[in-house]
Amino acid sequence: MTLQMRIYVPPHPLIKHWLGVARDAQTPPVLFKSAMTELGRWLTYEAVREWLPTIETTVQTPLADCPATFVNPEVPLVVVPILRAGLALLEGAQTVMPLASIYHLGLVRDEETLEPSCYLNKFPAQFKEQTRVLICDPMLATGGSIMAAMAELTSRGIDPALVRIISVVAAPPALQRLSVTYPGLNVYTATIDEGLNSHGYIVPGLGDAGDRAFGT
Ligand SMILES: O=P(O)(O)OC[C@H]1O[C@H](OP(=O)(O)OP(=O)(O)O)[C@H](O)[C@@H]1O
Ligand SMILES: O=c1cc[nH]c(=O)[nH]1
Ligand SMILES: [Mg+2]
Repeated sequence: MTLQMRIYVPPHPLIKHWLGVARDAQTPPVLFKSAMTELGRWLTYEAVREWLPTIETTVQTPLADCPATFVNPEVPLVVVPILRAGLALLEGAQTVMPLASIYHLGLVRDEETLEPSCYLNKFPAQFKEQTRVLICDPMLATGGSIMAAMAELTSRGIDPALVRIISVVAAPPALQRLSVTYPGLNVYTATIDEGLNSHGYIVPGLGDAGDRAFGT
């Protein structure tokens, strides 16, 4: 059986709504940040389906014994925000997965070469077996940043099949690169846009997500 990367664009009215708010160039930074938080929340809600490990047990209701399903506290859950823009999605993701550990990764693209460089990596030398990772990065453009993040994770023992990526706007070059190297991966994005302009910005996109989220 050959694995193929799965890309989900959840047909959810709240995801469409907040994407529209984020795309609008008239949206001020404070509202843009709220839109990102909401997108982080709903994309995470969609992404954790059939991914969050559960255990079956019983509880006693006030009336009787009853079967119950809980999130398995034994399986490590990790969220990786790719700084800066990924921080804006993190707040929403944390409302869905409040107990997940957060491992920050700071990447920035060179404006000329579009190559990412890493200025902060809080990953452990090795992650525990079976660790599930949710990566938050709103923009997948050339794919340089997300490929760098995946390389850092897999070199520290993370199984790509246990990784889910949430993004807001994904472009074909990034999705192509991910799918070639990580066919077991699952990507959840609010939209797939047409392509990139000559400066590596996604078109129509939403501009520079980091600058808009932090008002810089
Ligand atoms: O697919 P790529 O071509 O690598 O582009 C995507 C990256 O660009 C943005 O980060 P940026 O470098 O602007 O840093 P910032 O989040 O601090 O603004 C964005 O948040 C992604 O991480
Ligand atoms: O369109 C883009 C591409 C990369 N990073 C952004 O923030 N926006
Ligand atoms: Mg930026």
